[in-house]
Parts: sequence; structure tokens; C-alpha cells
Amino acid sequence: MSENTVIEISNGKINQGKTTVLEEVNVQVDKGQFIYLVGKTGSGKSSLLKTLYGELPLKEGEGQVAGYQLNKLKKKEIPFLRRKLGIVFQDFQLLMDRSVNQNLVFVMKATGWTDKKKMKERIDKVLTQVGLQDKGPSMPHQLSGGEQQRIAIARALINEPELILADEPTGNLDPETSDKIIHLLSDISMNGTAVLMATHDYALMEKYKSKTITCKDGRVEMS
Ligand SMILES: Nc1ncnc2c1ncn2[C@@H]1O[C@H](COP(=O)(O)OP(=O)(O)OP(=O)(O)O)[C@@H](O)[C@H]1O
Repeated sequence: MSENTVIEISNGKINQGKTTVLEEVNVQVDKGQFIYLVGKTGSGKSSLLKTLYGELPLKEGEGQVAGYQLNKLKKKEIPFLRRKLGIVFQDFQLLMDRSVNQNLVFVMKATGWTDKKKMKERIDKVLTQVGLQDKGPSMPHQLSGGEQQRIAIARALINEPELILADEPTGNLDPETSDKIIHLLSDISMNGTAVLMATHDYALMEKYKSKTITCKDGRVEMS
């Protein structure tokens, strides 16, 4: 695996329970790439993402993500793998009982940050990166859906991940807001973080053309 490779799976097999969802999975993603993950409902997109963040085991084959070997991944290694990743979901998954700043602090404390000054600097930096530098004190319910997703992306960026995995991040957003979110993720990839994004939004894929991984008939194709 070259130094530039963030994801590499060879001849992988992914199961949900006893059912094989994907087999003969061959995927390679390099630093800074922006890649769509598409396929019909139930074709295995979320299962592939879950395998990449250690939620589902890689049943057969070889796999590496951000330097971690998926087929030998031990339970206690999963939090370390996740520190190298940013994960973004369709439903944002912010903690609704605390401010934006406190949401970010929560993740930082859980991943080993202790220096308050450095934490504040990092929070300012990621909020600026997503265009919401003034929203630190806001509660999530005071923000629009698009703003909440930007905060979720800021949270994903906190530990300068090599890779962002996004599972239908625009699934709950209107077309204009979705456009801005994809634009933001595409910008992030240009700064060197690879982005793998599951989506059904073919209009935006047409606008922001990029490499695509397709899940179909239990297989994965790259184009
Ligand atoms: N927790 C689970 N237990 C058993 N089977 C599951 C589980 N989660 C998903 N599956 C099955 O695995 C297959 C792939 O599902 P997956 O969620 O990966 O598809 P997807 O492409 O992400 O779909 P969608 O576009 O609807 O999100 C489906 O047949 C689904 O029913």
C-alpha cells in the first residue's frame, strides 16, 4: 500500500449476519480524493461504510483503512481507527442538550484533548472552515438542518482525519443546502482529506463530477 492510500480492500467480503451483502470487493482510495458511493437501496453502501469504520467485520480478503488492518482489527483498536476518521450521518447526530461548542468539546475530551487554549483554537478553526465561526454558543435546535450538518462536518474534522466517511449527508436537506454541503465536502477533499460519500443525489453528482463506487448485485465497481 502506497503512502498516499487511505483505503485499500482486496477481495473483500461483507456480511450482515449470515447474509453476504458484498463480495469480491476491490476498492482503493487515495489521500485527497472525493468519491461518491452509489447503488440502490439495500445494495450495501452503508454496510461498506460500516466495514470501513470498524462496525462490521471484513469477513474475507484484505483491507486497510488509514493504516489499520481491517481483517485483524481488535475491538480495542476501533477507537484509535475512528480517531483517524471523520464520520458524518444523514441525521447529523449532534447532542441536542448542549451548545455547538460543547458538542465539539465532548468529542475532543473523548479523544484525548486536555489543553483548553488549544481546544478553543481548534474549535475556532473548524467552525471557520465550515463557515459558522459565530455559532459556537448556539444550541443545535437554533440552527437550520444545513447548519447542523455543517457542525457535524466540523466535528468530523476536529482530529484532522485522513478520511471522512459520509452516509447520505444530504439526505435530509433541500437541494440548495445539499449543493452547499457537497461543495464544502469537495473543498475539504482538496485540502488532502479523502471523502467517501454515499448518496442518491444524481443531480449533484452530475454537477460535481468525481470518481464513483457503485454497489450492484452484491459487487462493487469503481468508475
Ligand atoms: N443490522 C442488519 N442486520 C441484518 N441485515 C441488515 C442489517 N443492516 C442492513 N442489512 C441488510 O443488508 C443489506 C444492505 O444494506 P445497507 O444498509 O448496507 O444498504 P444501503 O445500500 O446502504 O441502503 P440505503 O440506500 O437504503 O441506505 C440489505 O439487504 C439490508 O436489509
